[in-house]
Amino acid sequence: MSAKSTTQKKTKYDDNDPVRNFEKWKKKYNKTKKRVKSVKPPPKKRREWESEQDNINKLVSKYPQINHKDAVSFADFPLSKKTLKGLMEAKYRQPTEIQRQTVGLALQGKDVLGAAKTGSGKTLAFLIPVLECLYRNQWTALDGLGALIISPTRELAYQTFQFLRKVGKNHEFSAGLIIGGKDLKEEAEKIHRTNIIICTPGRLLQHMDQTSAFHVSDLLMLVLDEADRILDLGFSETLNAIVEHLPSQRQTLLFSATQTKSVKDLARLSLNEPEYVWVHEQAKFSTPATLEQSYVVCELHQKVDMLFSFIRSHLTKKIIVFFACCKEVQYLFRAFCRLRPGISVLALHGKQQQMKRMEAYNEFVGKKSAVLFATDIAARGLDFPAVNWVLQYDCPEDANTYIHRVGRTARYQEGGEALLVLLPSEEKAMTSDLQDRRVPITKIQINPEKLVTVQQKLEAFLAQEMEQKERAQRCFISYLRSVFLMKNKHVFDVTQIKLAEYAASLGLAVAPRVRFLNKAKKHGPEEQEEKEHRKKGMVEEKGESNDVEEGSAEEHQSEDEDEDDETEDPATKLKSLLCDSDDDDAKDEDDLKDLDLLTVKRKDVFNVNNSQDEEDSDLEMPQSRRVKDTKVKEAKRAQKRNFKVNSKIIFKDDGEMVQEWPVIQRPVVPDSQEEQDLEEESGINVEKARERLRLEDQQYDKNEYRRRVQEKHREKRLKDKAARREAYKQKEEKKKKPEQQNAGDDDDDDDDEEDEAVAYLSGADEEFDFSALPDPDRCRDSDSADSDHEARKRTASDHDDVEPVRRIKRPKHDVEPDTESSPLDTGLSLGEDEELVLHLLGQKS
Ligand SMILES: Nc1ncnc2c1ncn2[C@@H]1O[C@H](COP(=O)(O)OP(=O)(O)OP(=O)(O)O)[C@@H](O)[C@H]1O
Repeated sequence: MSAKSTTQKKTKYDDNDPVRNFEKWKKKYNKTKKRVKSVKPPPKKRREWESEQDNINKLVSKYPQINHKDAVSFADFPLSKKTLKGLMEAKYRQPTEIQRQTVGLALQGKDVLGAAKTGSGKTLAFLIPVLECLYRNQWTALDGLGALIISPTRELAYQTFQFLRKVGKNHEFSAGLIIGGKDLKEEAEKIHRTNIIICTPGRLLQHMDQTSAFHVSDLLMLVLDEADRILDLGFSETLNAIVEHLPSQRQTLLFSATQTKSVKDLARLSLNEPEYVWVHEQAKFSTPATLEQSYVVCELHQKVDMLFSFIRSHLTKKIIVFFACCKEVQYLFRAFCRLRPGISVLALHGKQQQMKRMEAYNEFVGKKSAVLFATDIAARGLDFPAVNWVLQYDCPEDANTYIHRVGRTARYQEGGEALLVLLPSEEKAMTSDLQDRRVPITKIQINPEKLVTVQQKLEAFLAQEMEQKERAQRCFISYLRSVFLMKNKHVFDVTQIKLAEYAASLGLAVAPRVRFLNKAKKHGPEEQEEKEHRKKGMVEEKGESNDVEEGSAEEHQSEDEDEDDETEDPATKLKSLLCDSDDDDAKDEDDLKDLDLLTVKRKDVFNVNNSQDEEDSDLEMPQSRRVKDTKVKEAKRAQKRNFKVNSKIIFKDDGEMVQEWPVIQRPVVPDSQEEQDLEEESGINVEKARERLRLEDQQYDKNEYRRRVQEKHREKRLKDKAARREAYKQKEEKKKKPEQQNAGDDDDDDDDEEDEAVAYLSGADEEFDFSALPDPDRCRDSDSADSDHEARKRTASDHDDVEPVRRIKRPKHDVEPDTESSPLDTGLSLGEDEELVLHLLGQKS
């Protein structure tokens, strides 16, 4: 057939003149060419990063025209689609006043100092600029740290982190929560790939000093949440050290409900022409309008009864009760749990383990009605939903602390109530301080008829439980100490406290001895205050940046306790260890030691040592010497007190008493009846007794030797076991490595699910699309050919170019696929197989 057609074609062309033929062909060719030319080529598809860059340019070009007065909704700000989407999904449509006034300024790259009442939305006011800043710079995992948010407490950092996950879930940045109480190594492995870090100061500094892969040189933005707290005395040294590491070319945002105006503080941050935004500066009151505030005057010994009665009459409410110190919370929490008030009682303080802290925090967030006993670690920033009451059981150290404490209720357009309990000696000065700070508070009376007495019950508990009694004693001492160390002596006067009555109200029959009170009584409050002023003068003269006025003694006290691992420098820590750790409850018995600890932590603000020189000379002593002295002194003291070595006696089932410690040598060679009889008749046979003792010793030595050998073997077995476990762990890690290379950042997701504290913004888990993050290893490969920074960002952000990272869910236990899927051939018949299976199942159950 093909032969036929060729012949036909040939004939067709052969029929014509070749020149004509060519002309014809040429005409046709030109026509086709023209037609092809007229068709426009399809426009070249723009790559994703290019259109992203266009969007960014468009947004940035709108920045100069931002006018916060026109901004009714978030969409009126030039924000990225990803941020807007996140806001809409979290149901944030209209900005609050502080957000309206600060977001625009922050977008324009200005340093901002923002202040607004509690619960007015300051968190979002800095989170939006953080997200936008990194977006604008097309930040990727490879760029490392871009924004740093510092919070004073772990709980607040955790809360901000959750907030960021919510509104930033459409962005591809990684975010890490770096707080104390977690494995440093684990954090160190991930920190260098983290774009946004939310942290507490101490932990951050630890990483800055110890994690070699952690670089902060590219940081674009620094945020201090609760800025006045972070800038005050408690954190001053840590913050100074942190700021030293940071690049000076960065944007800084500071937010708080009680913003610092101290120029000295701000100078430490090298702010660049900061914009001050005081939203409620002209407002009539400095607390939320929806908050009802009142106070009662109550004797110290009536406070426990008052608290119990208050809780009993608010069983369906959510209440936070603030105390002056951890030990008060520890004792009263347990006491109230045993009193069974009819509502869940929870505790949150700095002496709890991290897990317990998180547990209490989360439990209180989720409860509809509960009472949370807390120290001032819960005073700032925490956004517990629907809190009805804030009860300040102990007077706050100053009006600022008062404002933050009451701010845990009546948040964002909600209502709330606050009750302050004052001692008669505190009333005048405190209420006048509050008035000066524009806090509307009215006095109310306690109805004595409604007061339920719990003293007898507490006494009964203490009689039953030695441990609880010790807690009560520590609570007693700690409270007095906190009052003694308060800065504002117009409000706090420890000499006014009636010790016996107070002790009795805690259930204690006798008031524990509080030696430092003698000193306080000797000097009197005025003298103490004078000394404090002198000391302050000295500090200022020295040019130190510790602004005593901004720093708050009580806050320091509780926060020093709460954040002890986060605020102190190593030298102070060592010193405090030498002077006895506050952590060790048993050491509280000696209140002088505690006093030592506190004077060191607070630089002896009351000069209780009575001499500057003494303290200095002590500090100058070589550390080893100090250790020796302390131990020797300790030993001598113990000797003086005539301490005896503890003995441990156990009772066997048959009632026999056996002394386990110290070990006593027992007769191991039983006497024969004959010998015993003989001895009874004729007195001691010395020869025989000697022989018996020799045998006895021999046998004892033998037994002892055997015991030691057995112990050695046991130790060896345990060591081998540990080594095997270690080897297995390493093997497992090696196995995981190739998987990590494949899974890239997905691995973080898995960790995230297990470990919230080192969690990263992640996508595969319900909230954040982390899977969109480019695989850093792949990006690095593709980047190596392209050294240009711009191109590097392009590669990382252009997801079309990067193979999507797939989330690989590893099974919890490695299962051999073959053994699981292939049927086992038993060589039996089906019926016999069934019988065998049933038999095996029967055995298992
Ligand atoms: N634009 C908004 N629209 C609706 N709700 C908002 C908005 N901004 C913030 N909120 C809500 O207001 C509450 C308080 O916000 P936030 O914790 O940021 O207050 P704050 O000013 O930081 O308080 P504090 O001074 O106590 O730290 C939160 O529950 C938050 O979800």
